[in-house]
Amino acid sequence: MTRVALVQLCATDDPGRNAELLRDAAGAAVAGGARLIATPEVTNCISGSRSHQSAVLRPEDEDIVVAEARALAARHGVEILLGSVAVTTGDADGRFANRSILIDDRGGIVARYDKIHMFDVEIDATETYRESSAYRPGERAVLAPSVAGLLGMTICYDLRFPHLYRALAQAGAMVLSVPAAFSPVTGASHWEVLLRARAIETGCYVIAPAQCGTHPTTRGRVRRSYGHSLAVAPWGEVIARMGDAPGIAFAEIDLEAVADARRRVPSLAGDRRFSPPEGLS
Ligand SMILES: O=C(O)CNC(=O)[C@H](CS)NC(=O)CCC(=O)C(=O)O
Repeated sequence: MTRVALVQLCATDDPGRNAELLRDAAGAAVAGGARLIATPEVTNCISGSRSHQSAVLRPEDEDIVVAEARALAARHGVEILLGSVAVTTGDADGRFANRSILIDDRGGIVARYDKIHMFDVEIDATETYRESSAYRPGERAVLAPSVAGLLGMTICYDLRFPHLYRALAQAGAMVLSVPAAFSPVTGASHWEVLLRARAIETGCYVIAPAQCGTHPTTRGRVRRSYGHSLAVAPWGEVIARMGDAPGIAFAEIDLEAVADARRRVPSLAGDRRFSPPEGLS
């Protein structure tokens, strides 16, 4: 059994302030017995302003939240999954990477995953997002060894692309991470259902730490996030759930439950080939 802490944050657009929020949360998570601490998408900076991001974001090796997380992991002897950090890439078009980073209990970086699916959607008249204008999408799925089991790393909007999760699980993932800054509108309708579906389809644990609330920002449009961090067991039951406020939730991960769920329903190994759908022409 491994205890995981899900950190729910209301991050700001100031990386220095967010590093303090991370330090406080990590202290509470360690006091609660966590061996792996998982944080939300854009733990280092959440902003509605590309120019603000350009002013404060740094390359990964100069990011203050990455440095803080590595120091905390080494100090406390725990693994930290930074759900994501927004970092500069040096690309000519100035786009950032939305990067999930797994840090081991000595502060070393074990794995990096750049978000593949960009959130380019118009939810309604007041809420539109064009993530691909600020971020360069990744192209590789990533599995990483964690103290809780082999981890399939994903981010937020990836959640809507089930073949990614199936590929990760078929490659050996036992735990899937879905750090998020979900929209309140889509969150209310889709968040829990999609997370539970991914757990059931793959027979994996799903851990989904989220951003919440109205984010304090100095410029650009206001950002709000759905919150409701969730952890789901391989059979589909919710084992940790948060509300609208920042805080921590704990989940126990028992890899026996992965084997058990897959024994009872072996659908992960039941793929069959089929020809493409035949349409009317
Ligand atoms: O903006 C940044 O700096 C970091 N990126 C995000 O917060 C992204 C894009 S705006 N949010 C999502 O993917 C939410 C997905 C979602 O809400 C859904 O699938 O319904």
